[in-house]
Amino acid sequence: MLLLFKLHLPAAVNAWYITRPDSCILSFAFHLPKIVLMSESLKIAVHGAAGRMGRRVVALASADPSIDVMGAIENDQSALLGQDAGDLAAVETLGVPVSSKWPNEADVVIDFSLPEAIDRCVEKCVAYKTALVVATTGMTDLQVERLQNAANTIPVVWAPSMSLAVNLSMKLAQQITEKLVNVPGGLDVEIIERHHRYKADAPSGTALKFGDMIADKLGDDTIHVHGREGHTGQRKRNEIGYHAVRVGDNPGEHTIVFGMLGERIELNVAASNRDCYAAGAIAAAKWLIGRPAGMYDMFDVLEM
Ligand SMILES: NC(=O)C1=CN([C@@H]2O[C@H](COP(=O)(O)OP(=O)(O)OC[C@H]3O[C@@H](n4cnc5c(N)ncnc54)[C@H](O)[C@@H]3O)[C@@H](O)[C@H]2O)C=CC1
Ligand SMILES: O=C(O)C1=N[C@H](C(=O)O)C[C@H](O)C1
Repeated sequence: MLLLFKLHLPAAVNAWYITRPDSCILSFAFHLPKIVLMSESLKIAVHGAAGRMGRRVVALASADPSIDVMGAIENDQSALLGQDAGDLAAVETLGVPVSSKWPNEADVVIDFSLPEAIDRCVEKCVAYKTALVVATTGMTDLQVERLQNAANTIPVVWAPSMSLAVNLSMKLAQQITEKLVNVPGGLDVEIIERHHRYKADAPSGTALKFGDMIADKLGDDTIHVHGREGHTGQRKRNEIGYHAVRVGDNPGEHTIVFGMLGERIELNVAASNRDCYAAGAIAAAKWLIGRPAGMYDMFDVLEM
């Protein structure tokens, strides 16, 4: 069987160590000065378990021998209550029924739900001192404030995209902006995002985060403009434009256009399927174990 232990040391020496003892699965997470010792696998509950993302998290997590998927939380009105989470995810039957009841013994909750569901999730995690990975987008400012308050009590990873490629692209977009902000003739930044027809929020949380990170390098007077219509007049020099395309089954694509006079750069990052997000959220859940309370993001998890 698998012995997993993680040393939470400075980034340069941080590493997972894996060995194979005879008897049981032990996961040690050392965090100086606190030491957390778990005598069984990581207990994960998925919030929004019957959704498009929830099912992929259940599928990938249940294939990981260091994880025990022990909770599959859904809306109390869901027609899928009582169904097995593994069956829904098209993997093996897990013996974990989809339920609206809170699994209070979880080590980490991974949330891919909807803004109307997030408040209860945050309250329950605080009440049971459960680490939380929040992937849901489209939250109100008040909900974000509540989440930030919760991070005073529990460790939270919050990111609009759990994808490695997207987070790396955000860093690249900041570097490009830094290099071009004072280019002769000026720089125009526009963000085009494409998602599946079922997506409920626009623009995507990822597009907004790209915009915020780029605005940090453009300057405080940056204006965020959502679409254009009618007699808009000439483009203002300090705008970032956002355009949300909703087509078919696109699992997520972002194009950042850096337009200058005479040439342009287009930074494009596209998912082929949802597993990049699910895998990132599972990595975040593992990373959170043994961390002190606080608000973290995928840059922390990915050490970028
Ligand atoms: N951060 C990231 O990497 C990513 C974030 N997302 C975000 O994750 C969210 C979910 O996306 P999808 O899975 O595509 O949506 P979805 O609509 O397929 O799934 C949402 C699920 O939440 C459930 N839900 C509703 N109310 C609930 C409640 N009170 N308690 C528990 N569950 C409840 C729904 O029944 C549904 O099954 C969206 O906000 C999306 O933007 C999606 C992909 C990647
Ligand atoms: O709803 C989706 O599908 C996605 N939503 C996230 C967002 O709003 O940024 C992340 C990803 O692009 C997929």
